[in-house]
Amino acid sequence: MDNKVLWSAEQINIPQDLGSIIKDYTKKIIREQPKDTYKWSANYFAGQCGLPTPFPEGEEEDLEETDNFIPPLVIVGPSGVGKSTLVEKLMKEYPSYFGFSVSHTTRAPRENEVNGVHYHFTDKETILSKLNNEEFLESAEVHGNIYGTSYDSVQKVIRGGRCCILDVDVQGAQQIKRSNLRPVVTVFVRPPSIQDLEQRLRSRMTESEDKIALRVSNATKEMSFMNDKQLFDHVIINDDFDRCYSEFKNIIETKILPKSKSN
Ligand SMILES: Nc1ncnc2c1ncn2[C@@H]1O[C@H](COP(=O)(O)OP(=O)(O)OP(=O)(O)O)[C@@H](O)[C@H]1O
Repeated sequence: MDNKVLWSAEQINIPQDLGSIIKDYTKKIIREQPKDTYKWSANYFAGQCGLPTPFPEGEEEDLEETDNFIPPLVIVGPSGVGKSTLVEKLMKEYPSYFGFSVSHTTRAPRENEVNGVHYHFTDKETILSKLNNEEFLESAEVHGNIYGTSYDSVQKVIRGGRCCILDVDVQGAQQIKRSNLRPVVTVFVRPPSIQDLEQRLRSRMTESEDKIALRVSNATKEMSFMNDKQLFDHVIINDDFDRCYSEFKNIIETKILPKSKSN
């Protein structure tokens, strides 16, 4: 532990009204949602005991607080709704503004997949130890394999001066929202109706009827979260593609690009 903290801990006299301090601490930590809970708490309790702040603000360079921080874009929506089509068009229009993080996975590489490019191919033990060390922003188990996005891989994209696009499911978005990475911009893309989505999946001709049925049933579950205002900053309807793209682009230009390369 940091010497400064040990030094502070030795000098704390337990105040009389501990209950009200704990109440105040709980209220403030929920309201402020500090990025580093440990440092924030140490500062809070030192302040309560009249001790010097062990971690004064602005002492360290913090990626999220520098001018270089470009909010990642978290895009969510049922399979077949048109997320990839929207992102592809955006990346064509702004070729050097966006990037994807490289995920970790325990699944075996397929032919032509390159380690560190398509995925970081990792064994189960390593990935579990990284999960335990809270190195992942989000993770999921799919068909017996673990997949995860590390903070490090997202920060590499941010440090490269790009907006990191995270195409994830509802659970992934929930984990990202609970993580220390912020701000992020979350967009839910919804179909005009479940029937439209089914039609779109069928005309994409990439899925069997069984898979289409599964995707449609998952879509209903995913859409039950779309009005959660804590989770999604924006909900857009992919009805007419050009109209939807222009709404999507407007969100990106106003919420993401002004903080990065457009100014
Ligand atoms: N507004 C639209 N109207 C009609 N078809 C559309 C529209 N937007 C996208 N599509 C088509 O719908 C199909 C699914 O789109 P896309 O592959 O981008 O979905 P996705 O959300 O990325 O799916 P997945 O999550 O499975 O990768 C594609 O064939 C695409 O051309």
